[in-house]
Amino acid sequence: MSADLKRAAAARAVDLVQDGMRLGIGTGSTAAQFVELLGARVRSGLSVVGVPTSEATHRAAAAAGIPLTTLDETPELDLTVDGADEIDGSLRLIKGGGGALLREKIVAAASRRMVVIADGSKQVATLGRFPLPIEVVPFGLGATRRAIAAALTRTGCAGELTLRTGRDFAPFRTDGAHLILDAHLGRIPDPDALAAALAAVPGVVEHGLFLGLCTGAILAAEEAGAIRLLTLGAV
Ligand SMILES: O=C(CO)[C@H](O)[C@H](O)COP(=O)(O)O
Repeated sequence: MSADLKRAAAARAVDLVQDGMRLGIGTGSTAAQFVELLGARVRSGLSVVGVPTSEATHRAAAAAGIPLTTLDETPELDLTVDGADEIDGSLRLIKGGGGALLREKIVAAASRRMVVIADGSKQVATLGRFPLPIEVVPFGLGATRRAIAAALTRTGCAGELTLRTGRDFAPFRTDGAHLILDAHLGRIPDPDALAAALAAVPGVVEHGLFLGLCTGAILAAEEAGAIRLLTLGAV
């Protein structure tokens, strides 16, 4: 059912795409459904260009026949469609479960609209149940980690910081060859304060709090055996 929910949200997002649009294309299993459905529309004659938010999405979008560009060639986008790990009632997000947060944030910030597609389980009252990804440069990891821990404490957060590893148990590397520390916080009482504190730590490249970027969301939930789509913000 989860895959059906993701596909339903993705299908509704494809309806938002108009001829000639410049798109940001997200990363993750829900965004992958969007890529598949968008590819089918392109093959039927829809004209768009897309900026992928990861190498994985680049490969999938190219395979689906979606014309691709870069933010160097196309620095302003009309619409980004991406998944999320958490979304609250104010359209604040945690992203980066797939490790693509840096490119995802750059692309979202270059877009006039960012619409999140997700299954309803991603909606939360308070951000923080999902571990917050913090992308860091490998140099100085120990010192950066201490500074992040201090920033967490100062902003009322508590929890473990773990270095993300891949399937081979080696440290996970992002598309930019950085590392990810996942902050297991449970709840984030003041996301704005935390975002500012993390951004001020040398060695932090980016963090997974997306604040003021998401303009709308399409959430798919199961209700009495049927799929119901809930929209938040402007969709
Ligand atoms: O932020 C992301 C990748 O960095 C994804 O959008 C997020 O992890 C959601 O993924 P999924 O749709 O597979 O649940």
